[in-house]
Amino acid sequence: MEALVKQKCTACHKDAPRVTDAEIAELKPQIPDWNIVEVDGEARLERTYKFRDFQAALDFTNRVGAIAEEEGHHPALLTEWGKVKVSWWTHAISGLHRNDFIMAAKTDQIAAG
Ligand SMILES: C[C@H](O)[C@H](O)[C@H]1CNC2=NC(N)=NC(=O)C2=N1
Repeated sequence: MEALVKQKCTACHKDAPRVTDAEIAELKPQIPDWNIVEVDGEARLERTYKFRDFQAALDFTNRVGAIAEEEGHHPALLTEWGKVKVSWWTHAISGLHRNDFIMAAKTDQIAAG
C-alpha cells in the first residue's frame, strides 16, 4: 500500500464508508502516536503536539489549516501555549473515514518539519 502521507483525500459525503476494523488494523500502525477516542459517541483520531511557546504552536496550527484547505478536509484544532490538540473525524459520516488517517499522517509530517 502507498504510504498514507502520499495519498489524497476523497470527497466527504454522507454515504462515504466508515473504516472497518480490518482497515483500522492496517492504517493505525502508520500513525502510532494517535489515539482513537470517542467524543459524543463518535470516533475521532486525536493527538497533542508540544512546542516551545505559543508562536510555534500557532505556526503549526496554521500549517495544518493550510493542508486542510488544500485537501478539503478539516480538523478541530485547540491551540494553547506550547501545545496543539488536533482531532480528525469525518463530519459527514459522524465517524472515521480513510481520509482522517491520511490527514493524521500528513499532520505528523508537518510536525516532523
Ligand atoms: C463541501 C465540503 O467538501 C464538505 O463539507 C467537507 C468539508 N470538510 C470536511 N471535513 C471533515 N473533517 N469532515 C467532513 O465531512 C467535511 N466535509
